[in-house]
Amino acid sequence: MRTYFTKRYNSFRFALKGLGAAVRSEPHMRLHILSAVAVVVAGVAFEVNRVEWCLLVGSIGLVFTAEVFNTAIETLTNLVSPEFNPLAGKAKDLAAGAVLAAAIMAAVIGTIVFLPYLLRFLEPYL
Ligand SMILES: Nc1ncnc2c1ncn2[C@@H]1O[C@H](COP(=O)(O)OP(=O)(O)OP(=O)(O)O)[C@@H](O)[C@H]1O
Repeated sequence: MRTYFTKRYNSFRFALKGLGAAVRSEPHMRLHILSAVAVVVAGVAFEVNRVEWCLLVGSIGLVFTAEVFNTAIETLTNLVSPEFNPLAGKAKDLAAGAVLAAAIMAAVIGTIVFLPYLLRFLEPYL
C-alpha cells in the first residue's frame, strides 16, 4: 500500500518537473502564462460569470497542454533525429500547429467573452 502511494507521489513529482522544464526552456510557455494572467485579471475586473470563467479557464488549459505536448515532441524529435529529416520537420510542424490551433480558439473565445464587457465599459466614451 505504502509503495503504491510512494509511486503515485513520485509520478506527480515527475509531472511537476515536466511542467517546470517546459516553463524554463520554452519562451512561448512564459508568453502563455503572461496571457493567462492578463485573462484572469480581465475576468476579475469585468466580473465575468461562472460559465464564462469555465470557458476562459478551459481555453488557458488547452493552450498550456498543447504547449507542453509540443515541447515533448520537439525534445523527442531532437533526440531521435538531430540531423535534418523531412519527417522530423513534419512532426515538429504538426506539434506547433496544434499549439497555434489552440491559441486561435482561445483568442476567439476570449473575444466572444470580453467584447460585450469592453463595449459596455467604453460606451460612455464613444
Ligand atoms: N531535424 C529536423 N529536420 C527537418 N526539419 C527540422 C528539424 N528540426 C527542425 N526543423 C524545422 O525547423 C522548424 C523549427 O524547429 P525548432 O526545433 O527550432 O523548433 P522551434 O519552433 O524553433 O522551437 P523552439 O523555439 O520552441 O525551440 C521546425 O518546425 C521544422 O520545420
